[in-house]
Amino acid sequence: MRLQLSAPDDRKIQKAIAITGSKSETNRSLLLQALFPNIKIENLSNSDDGAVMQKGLAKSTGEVDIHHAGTAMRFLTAYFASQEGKQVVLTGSQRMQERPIKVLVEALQSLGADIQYEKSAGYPPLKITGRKLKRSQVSLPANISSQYISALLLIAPSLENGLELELIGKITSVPYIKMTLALLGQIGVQTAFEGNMIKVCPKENIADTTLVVESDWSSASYFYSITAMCEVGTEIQLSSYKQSSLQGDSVLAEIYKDFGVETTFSNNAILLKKTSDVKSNHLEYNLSNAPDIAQTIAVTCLGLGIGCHLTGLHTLPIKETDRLAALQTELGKFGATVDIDSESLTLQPQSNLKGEVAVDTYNDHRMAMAFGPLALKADFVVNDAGVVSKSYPHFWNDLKTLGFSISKM
Ligand SMILES: O=C(O)C1=C[C@@H](OP(=O)(O)O)[C@@H](O)[C@H](O)C1
Ligand SMILES: C=C(OP(=O)(O)O)C(=O)O
Repeated sequence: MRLQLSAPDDRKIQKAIAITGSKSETNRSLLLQALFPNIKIENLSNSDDGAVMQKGLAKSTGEVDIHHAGTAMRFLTAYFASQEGKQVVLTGSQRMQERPIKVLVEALQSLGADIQYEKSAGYPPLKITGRKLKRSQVSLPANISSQYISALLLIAPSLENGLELELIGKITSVPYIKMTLALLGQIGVQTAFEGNMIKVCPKENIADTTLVVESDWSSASYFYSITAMCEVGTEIQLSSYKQSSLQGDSVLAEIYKDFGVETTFSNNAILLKKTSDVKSNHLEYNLSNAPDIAQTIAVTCLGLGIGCHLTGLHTLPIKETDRLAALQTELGKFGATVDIDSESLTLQPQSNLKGEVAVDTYNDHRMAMAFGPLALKADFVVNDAGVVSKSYPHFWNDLKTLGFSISKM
């Protein structure tokens, strides 16, 4: 699907949008529910990634295809490895078969798991024959993806002796690890995270518990970007959010103050208000705790004609696409000067955007969604715009609700 995007007639938007549950919280909660069926979940994500996780958990044999969903790939690897009597081939999209999983496979193997590579060593697809995992101590590198750590933590309470993890090297995407531990806490599992050690106690049964998933903060980022690019006086309300979030991307409320966007929390909603113009012509952020909002911030800066230096982006090359390379190419189509290295991106201030651009999306939902708000500054085309369904199937409809003109080509 190719979409032609144009700005709303009124750049002082006053609208409310309801966003569904966080895909990160959803996929964790679903796995915990598979281990402890007396868990109930509210406000599930309606994303493709949530759907493939649910489908995957329902299977015991045969092929399980999780498409592009990194969390489903990593969490289900740990799940199936620990389930005696289940045997699956866990696979995904072409890109998923290029996203590394060796660190997790080796950690699980050292706990006693039977996992074999079906094609290339270190990458999906994996043939997993579930077993009772008897060992309870493992060390693993923590600087590649926090999802490997969360995967182990999620199955940890179901292991005979729980789990003790030693994290080696600099720990990346830490809030996602804390989210996993917080959800374990909500179902009554005891955990401790001190320095580079994490301990999870075993738990056979839990009390009946309802996990209420907060809406997705990464999805909210696109509305922060829109608010930042709109006129002072713009107000966009998003539900359902809370001030004490488990999601690291809630740092948006702080970061977007620099762009003149104030956030107020009330009645399970946030109100984003454009209260002033952007305060600087160059901004710097280390996003190692919030890698999924890097694309959003880079595009906001382009739209506002300011420069930025974003660091802590070492995980971006192994996500849905190489996001650093993709950003350089696509920002460049609008005339921007962008330098990248293995962990950072620098954008020079750019006052006029080039016209007649078609943005490519590389099977990456966040490439499509991060560029969407830029229609406030220039008309352009988005190729393969349906990719948004990975995390936010209603994204383009919600932009229409805000008054954007969006037509199929
Ligand atoms: O655990 C999670 O839910 C996630 C962790 C992050 O991945 P990395 O730890 O690989 O950076 C993030 O980018 C991803 O979208 C979701
Ligand atoms: C990186 C992402 O997802 P995953 O790693 O779960 O595929 C994302 O949603 O930005």
